Amino acid sequence: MPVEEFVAGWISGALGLILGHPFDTIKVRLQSQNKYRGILDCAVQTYQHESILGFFKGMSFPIVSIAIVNSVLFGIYSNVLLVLTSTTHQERRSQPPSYTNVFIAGCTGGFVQAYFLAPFDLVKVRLQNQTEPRAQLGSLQPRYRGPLHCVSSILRKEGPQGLLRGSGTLMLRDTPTLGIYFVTYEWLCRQYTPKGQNPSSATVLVAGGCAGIASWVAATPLDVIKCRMQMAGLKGQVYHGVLDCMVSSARQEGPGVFFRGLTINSARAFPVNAVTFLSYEYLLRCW
Ligand SMILES: CN(C)C(=N)NCCC[C@H](N)C(=O)O
Repeated sequence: MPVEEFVAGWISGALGLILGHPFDTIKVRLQSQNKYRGILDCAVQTYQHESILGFFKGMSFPIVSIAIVNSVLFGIYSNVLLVLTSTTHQERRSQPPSYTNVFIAGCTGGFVQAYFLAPFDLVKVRLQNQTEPRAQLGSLQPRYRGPLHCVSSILRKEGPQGLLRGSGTLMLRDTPTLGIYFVTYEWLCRQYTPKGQNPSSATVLVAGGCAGIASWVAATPLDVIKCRMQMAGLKGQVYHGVLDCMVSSARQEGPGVFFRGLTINSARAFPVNAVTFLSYEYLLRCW
């Protein structure tokens, strides 16, 4: 089993993550709290109350987890393609796999990564939703003092299964949308690259960015539900399952609720995934 894809997936994911985290914080807050009038209002309030550090809340854990999550995604994707088509990453330029195989490999990668991602994503979302400024003497203390405190208090109050809250929705979100992600990337690369050649850096940047946007547009409705399931019982409402969350969110806030965070998700997705794919391709070519 080639390991280069796992390592390249990790490094490229970390670069994308740092670039996209401030956008991600705004998105999570817009999706799970009703106190903001829009992206700008959320950004301004975050900056005024929490300084620039507010945008980077909950980032330390994802930096660690991206090593696991992105390397699982890219590693599984590439190795499933190897099984399906008997070609390595380099050989796939001259013998491109069918889009059906790309889709199956992407869905498999998305399905497996969801289970690795679930606990890290839960901690990230809980920390990002804390809007209290950094602890000062006499000020309101946030519920969680940091990622490890968040894990230990979830374990204490909700038991080990508490760490998997929202994982079913995460799996439903990531399985098809990562198929869409890799198919879009492959399709755009092939449109702008002569047969048998490697795509240029500009092509990889644009194809990666567009793949990110396409996958996040498809993922946003379940992303909203996932965030709410992860926050259920804390600030938000309690739900009796995914369906109840969908129905009561739509009843109370209208169908537009499923597109909350779509603009910021797309704005974040382009640079994050352009950088992720560029560094991934570059690292694999170097090795
Ligand atoms: C749920 N969806 C749509 C995805 N995971 N899409 C793939 C993008 C992965 C990248 N690390 C990012 O966060 O944009």
